[in-house]
Amino acid sequence: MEFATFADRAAAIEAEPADLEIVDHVRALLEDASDDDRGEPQTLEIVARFVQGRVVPAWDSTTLDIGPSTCYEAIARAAGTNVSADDVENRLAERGEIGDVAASYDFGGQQGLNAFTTGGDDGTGGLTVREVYETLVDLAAADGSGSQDRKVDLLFGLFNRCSSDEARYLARLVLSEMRIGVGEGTVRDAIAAAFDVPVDNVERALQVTNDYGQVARIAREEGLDGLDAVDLAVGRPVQAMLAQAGTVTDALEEWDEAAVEWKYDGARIQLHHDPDGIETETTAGEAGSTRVYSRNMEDVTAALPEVVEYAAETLERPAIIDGEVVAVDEAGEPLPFQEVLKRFRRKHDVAKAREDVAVRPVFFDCLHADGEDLLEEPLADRHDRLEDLLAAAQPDGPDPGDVDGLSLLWLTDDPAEIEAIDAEALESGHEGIMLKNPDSTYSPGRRGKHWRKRKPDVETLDCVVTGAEWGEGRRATFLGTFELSVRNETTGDLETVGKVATGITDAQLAELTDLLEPHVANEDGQAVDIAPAIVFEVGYEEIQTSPTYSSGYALRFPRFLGVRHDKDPEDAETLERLERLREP
Ligand SMILES: Nc1ncnc2c1ncn2[C@@H]1O[C@H](COP(=O)(O)OP(=O)(O)OP(=O)(O)O)[C@@H](O)[C@H]1O
Repeated sequence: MEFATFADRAAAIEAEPADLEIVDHVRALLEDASDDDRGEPQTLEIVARFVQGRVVPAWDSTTLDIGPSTCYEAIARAAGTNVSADDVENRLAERGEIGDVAASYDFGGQQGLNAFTTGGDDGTGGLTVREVYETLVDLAAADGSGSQDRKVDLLFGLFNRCSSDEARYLARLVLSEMRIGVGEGTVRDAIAAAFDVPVDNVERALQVTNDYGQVARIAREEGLDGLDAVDLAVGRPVQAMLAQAGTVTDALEEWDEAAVEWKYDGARIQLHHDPDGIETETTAGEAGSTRVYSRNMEDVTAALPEVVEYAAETLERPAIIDGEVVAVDEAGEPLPFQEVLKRFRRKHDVAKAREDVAVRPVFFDCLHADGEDLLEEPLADRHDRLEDLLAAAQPDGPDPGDVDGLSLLWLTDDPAEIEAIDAEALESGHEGIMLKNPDSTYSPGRRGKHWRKRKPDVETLDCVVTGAEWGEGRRATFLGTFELSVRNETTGDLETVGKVATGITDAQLAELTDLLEPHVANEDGQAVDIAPAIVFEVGYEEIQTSPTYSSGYALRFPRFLGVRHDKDPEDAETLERLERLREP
């Protein structure tokens, strides 16, 4: 297929406002590409990607590494001796869009010459889609000293043969700014229409491969059976399943029980490992036995040697596992998220960075184990498979709940137990909890309702502390489980609304005990009354009516956020506000 034909279609798509018509244009483009591809192999794959502004599949971390200035330089050179890269940049400032700028130059001088030698019948430079693709792949591979010059040369060679419309879409493709209104769903629907296969099956194959080109070819050549037979491949990343915000109440209402895990405060990773070595088609070089990908399928292996070492020591079978990499201090305790960012994606001085901040992986899901894809298996079973994989090589065999690198998972329908898990997560320095549907499948790239991160508190309340309990065991000398009250403005009384025990670290318990002990008014066994003096800021999930507390309301899942040293009991929340907040 001539690149001019592609550019014509791209222009028509860009001018089309209606989504359905756009799908139809893309369908026609794929059909044309499919015909042309007999003469020029790969045309279908290339066009399925180009139309979305992609040169390589989404799973491939290869980048063209062409900065805007390289592109301006190449355009300037093709535009003639009296045009400089600065002129191109100035024109961009006026017109605001690189495609428009590229289309505004006349590359005719050299084009005439090319038309003579390599050109097509229509007087253009005769560029084909495949030539553009191959040149861009060469350009991506240019490395080391002189590589920027080589990139400019190669790009100049392409612009030099472009008509105005071709230049418009070449410039946009090269700078990842295609923006003609073709989203992933458009290409999915167009593949289904062009090759007469169901959209859902195309969708599944796309989730598994992250390669529109490959899926278009399979749909054309093997139809539905071919699409359904597409498997995950170790070394080809998958989009990560994502979470929605949610509450414990919702989770327990919708599912019989919830799988509860700590929410580790790090960066998402997907680990691919094959002890016999990974085979991948990526142009980015040797894959070795282990690859690590970010949430966006970027290859971050080189930045995280601890994860590679973990895989080598732990995994005896091929696997794709999903987890989080967390920064840890010398004692192995988690450090804040900002610390992991110092390591993630780092390309230089990794060994030095590792000395400053160490990282440790924790895995919570398993997509593939030993030749078997597990996307369709229930979450609880996937977690069991993960445990088998990770425990196999650990010295003393599987010790439930204590496998190095395995997330802890509790199955429960008991809100109090979930509260306790949340408290422990926070106390251990983690972000909170994740609630997952134990029966759910793994949906790559989806922010579905089967994974919920506990919703951050929308509103907080400033409540007076009116009571507490002495702790037990190692906490016997600390006050804990604080009773919270609000003001009834009509009567002037304080009315209880709940008790908070969650969200408080041991260090904070000691501080709170020092702060509250002078105000203890009365002791009755473990329970103490506290004279109104101290105000806590608390988060909560919901306000319910309740006979348990004197206000007539109860806070669901209250959590301690801090002491409002700046507030007196007279400034605390009123019963009236509580009633207002309760209304939907
Ligand atoms: N046990 C766990 N299960 C799933 N995800 C976890 C877990 N622990 C930590 N995480 C992290 O929490 C994220 C889930 O939230 P979400 O899918 O909304 O991602 P996000 O947009 O990066 O949000 P956030 O900034 O809250 O991490 C995951 O992407 C992962 O990085």
